[in-house]
Amino acid sequence: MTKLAVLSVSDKRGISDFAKQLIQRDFKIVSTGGTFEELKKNGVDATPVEDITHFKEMLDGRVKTLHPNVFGGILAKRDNPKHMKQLKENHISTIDLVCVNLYPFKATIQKPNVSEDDALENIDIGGPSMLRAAAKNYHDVFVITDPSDYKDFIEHYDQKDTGDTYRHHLAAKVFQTTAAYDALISKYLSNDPFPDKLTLTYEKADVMRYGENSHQKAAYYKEPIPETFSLANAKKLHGKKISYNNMCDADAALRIISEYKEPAVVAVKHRSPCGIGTDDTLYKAWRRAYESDTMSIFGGIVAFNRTVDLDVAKDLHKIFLEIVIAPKFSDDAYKLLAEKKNIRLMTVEDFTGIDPHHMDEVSLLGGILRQTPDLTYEAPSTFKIVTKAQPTDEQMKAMAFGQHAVKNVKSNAVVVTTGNETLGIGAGQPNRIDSAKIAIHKAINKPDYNHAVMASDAFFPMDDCVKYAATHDIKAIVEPGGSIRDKDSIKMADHYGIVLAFTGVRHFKH
Ligand SMILES: NC(=O)c1ncn([C@@H]2O[C@H](COP(=O)(O)O)[C@@H](O)[C@H]2O)c1NC=O
Repeated sequence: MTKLAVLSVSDKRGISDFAKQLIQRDFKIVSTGGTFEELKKNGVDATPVEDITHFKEMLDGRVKTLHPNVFGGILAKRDNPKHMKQLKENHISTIDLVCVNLYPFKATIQKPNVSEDDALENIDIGGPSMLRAAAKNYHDVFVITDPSDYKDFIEHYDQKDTGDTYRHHLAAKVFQTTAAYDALISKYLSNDPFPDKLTLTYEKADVMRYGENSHQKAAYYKEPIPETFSLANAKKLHGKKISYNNMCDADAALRIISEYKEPAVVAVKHRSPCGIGTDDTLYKAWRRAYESDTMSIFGGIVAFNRTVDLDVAKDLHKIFLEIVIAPKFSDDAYKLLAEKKNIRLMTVEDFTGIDPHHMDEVSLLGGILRQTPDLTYEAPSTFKIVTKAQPTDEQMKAMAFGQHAVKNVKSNAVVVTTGNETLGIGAGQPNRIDSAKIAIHKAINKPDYNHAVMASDAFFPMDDCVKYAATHDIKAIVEPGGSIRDKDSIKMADHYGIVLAFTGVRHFKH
């Protein structure tokens, strides 16, 4: 028995071949204007949709398939006598297959200087309606929206493997497609970061070998139009597949490195830095980041904000690193590092920094939290010196570097730094004094310790951190202030004659 297939596609690749295959399987083809022309050009026998609607396409194609003769034919339940009787009374034929892909809204809004009129014109109305109708009635209607499914459909059809499981799969794909399409439109039209209905959409970019641990499963999803400065736009030049944990650490490394204007290097483990260095050359910055913690960097992710040259590469070659990310690698540096099979080399060419419109999200049971990112750090000119002792220029520079570094360390975070390197990082302890002890313990035997200052991401709830630092030769401390016991910390600092500076801004990082 002849069946009816409606073909209406913007992406016309493969449509003529698919139509020919359908005709060989006793489908009669009905199609809209442009699709009809494409089929005719390729010698495919088709009927214009007007022959069904008895209505000419109008409003520049805004209305072509939106007609009861189309929607009745798609939506009627074949096992419902009332539905079938109504079709008969209205001379409507059943439609057995709908093949639609939508106006290219995404490609349109990616065009430079696209006008809103052009974007609105590329919002498909009839296409999603037909897709949704066919997917709703998937027991009776095949629905295909992805050109890569044409071949698969024919195979299923020929093998008579078109039962509910397959039809259900096609229908689910439709609602993913239309929901993602609408989510993109909604994002384009709204600039509210906290809308009443948050409709996020992502596209599967990679299936990870496993998740955070080998018994977990994971996949990586990208935004449909990813932020310029992001892992989504990174290129992997060399190395094996990237893991879930690599992605997390590489993202953390990118975020941190993006904040430095001068040549800078950051080494990351478990989303927290284990070394940050800056200097007037990348090699010197690298040495500072590396010397910060020569043990923890093992198996780490290292990000650079300048081209990695041969000098840096020679050092990197000597240690085991999971990933090196940079805007570029010089040819000789790349050649040397690519000798190592286990290292991944990635570039993010457009080092524009984090998009100010970026939003951070975390998954909770039953919801997500969304917030604006923490993109600020405080200029030293805004520090309030609250002790009798006043900082030297060198201490001011070190406190500026320290309070910048500490904001990117997992809370409770305390760091010991000079003006361009971390000497000790105390991360993620549930109490601040333990973080301070770790940071000082790691720093105390380093040659530059006598120039070091301590920085904390949040205020000291009591004077113990100041006392511990002062009795371990720290001469200046920077912290947000704001505790009801600030005066105890100030008194302790004055007692030991050291500097205490308040920034006024907390930088927790969970
Ligand atoms: N308005 C309608 O009735 C309508 N029906 C189908 N379309 C879309 O028109 C496109 C195909 O048009 P054509 O065959 O004329 O190139 C498809 O992307 C399809 O989703 C429509 N266009 C937009 O809404």
